[in-house]
Amino acid sequence: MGSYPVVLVSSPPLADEIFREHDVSFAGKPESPLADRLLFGDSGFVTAPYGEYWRFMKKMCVTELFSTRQLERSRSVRREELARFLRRLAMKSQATAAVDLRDELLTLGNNIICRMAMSMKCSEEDNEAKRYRTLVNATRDLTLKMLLTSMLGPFKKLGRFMLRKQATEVPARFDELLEGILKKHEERSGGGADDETNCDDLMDILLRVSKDPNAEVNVTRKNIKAFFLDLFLAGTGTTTDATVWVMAELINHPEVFKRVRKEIHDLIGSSNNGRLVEETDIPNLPYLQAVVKEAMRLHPPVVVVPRACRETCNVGGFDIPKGTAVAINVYSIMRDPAVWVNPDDYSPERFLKSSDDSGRRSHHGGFIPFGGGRRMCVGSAMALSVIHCAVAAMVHCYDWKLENGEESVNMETTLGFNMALAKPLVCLPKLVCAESVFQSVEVSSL
Ligand code: HEM
Repeated sequence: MGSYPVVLVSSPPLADEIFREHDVSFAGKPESPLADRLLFGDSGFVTAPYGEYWRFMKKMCVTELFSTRQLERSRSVRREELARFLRRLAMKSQATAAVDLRDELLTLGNNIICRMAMSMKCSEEDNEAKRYRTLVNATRDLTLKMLLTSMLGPFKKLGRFMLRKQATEVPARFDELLEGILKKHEERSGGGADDETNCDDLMDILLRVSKDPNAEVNVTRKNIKAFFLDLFLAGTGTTTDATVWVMAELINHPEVFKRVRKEIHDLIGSSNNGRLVEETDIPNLPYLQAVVKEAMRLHPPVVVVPRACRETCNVGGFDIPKGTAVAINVYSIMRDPAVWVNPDDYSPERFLKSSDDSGRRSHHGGFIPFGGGRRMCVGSAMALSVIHCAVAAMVHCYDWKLENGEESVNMETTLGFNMALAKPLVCLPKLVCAESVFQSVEVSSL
């Protein structure tokens, strides 16, 4: 890749071997090819080397944000945000106005993460959600450009020079935003961030750790900002893109759409006398789950998982020297004909246990949209809750037509870190359920 040697792993059994047998050896992250690591230098979590700092932050994520107990506690936040999202769609439906689905879903995802991790709401009035959205998009755009620039060999200095304005402005804007949130948290806890009683979110906890000279790990203010930025960058775009892909496939396959709606009606009642789908309903909606899995298999938001080999080891008969960068090719693995029958076909049925023609030759490996091993995505459970509930609610409450009058969605993809639709999915939602389904959900004022 550019001037960096990388071993590309496209075979399901070899990826499986890396994630299971050599998990610790491959728990490293490659040196970033971006010369001056974007934004907060090398203080981040996603790119942190496997070691004490990464283990501590992982523990924080697992216990304070994404544990089953914490996810149950924050369920009402996600339900409220989903109802708010459905209300915004209802207004569009009333006005026969078009919706850019990605924008609306990004607002939903940003609001959920802001509220869960920082007890902060993005106000619709002052366009805070839009500010986040713009910044997250600008950061992703800049990161991609810098990565491409780093591959230009002798011209990379020129490329960097051309990006210098953007590379100064975007980090400064994010820094300002996160510094403001940190200050609010400090004011709330009396300036010292050391009042246990006020400790109600992850940002409070990390601020306390950063001020504790006896803390098990040294966490700096820069680390905290980098960590929250990582959560945004790793969590919002991916979840949004995955949901957009599920909806694009459903619009292109009306018979599948109808079957998902029927499954929902059978479980929670028809559109007129039903209620809003709950996270606890998901285990009882197997076809919906299959539909989400199939869209994630065909269109994984993260197409390549970057890892680094921490010690020389042998994988599938190949010696991989210590320090080698490894790219696990999620896209190819999830379309490998050795694992999947007609791998390029859309067939949610392949994920149904009862299916005669399972559409899947092997149940070992081959489905890795969240990576694997100890560096597997920490937000996968939450992402799946949000995707399932958002899709179920959109199918239950609305009919969907494309704004341009076309019958099917153009499935061309973008080149970037995340696999996304090249053209925005702009739709006309038509309300088909009683508004009480989502209006009855109590929504706190912003
Ligand atoms: C559909 C949605 C998502 C997809 C497809 C996805 C995918 C991934 C993948 C492939 C990785 C790399 C795993 C590996 O190296 O094996 C990853 C890592 C990560 N993801 Fe996600 N992710 C999603 C949602 C989220 C959410 C909602 C969050 C948090 C709010 C999140 C936070 C992270 C973090 C912090 C890491 C780094 C973990 C580490 O290095 O230990 N992701 N994700």
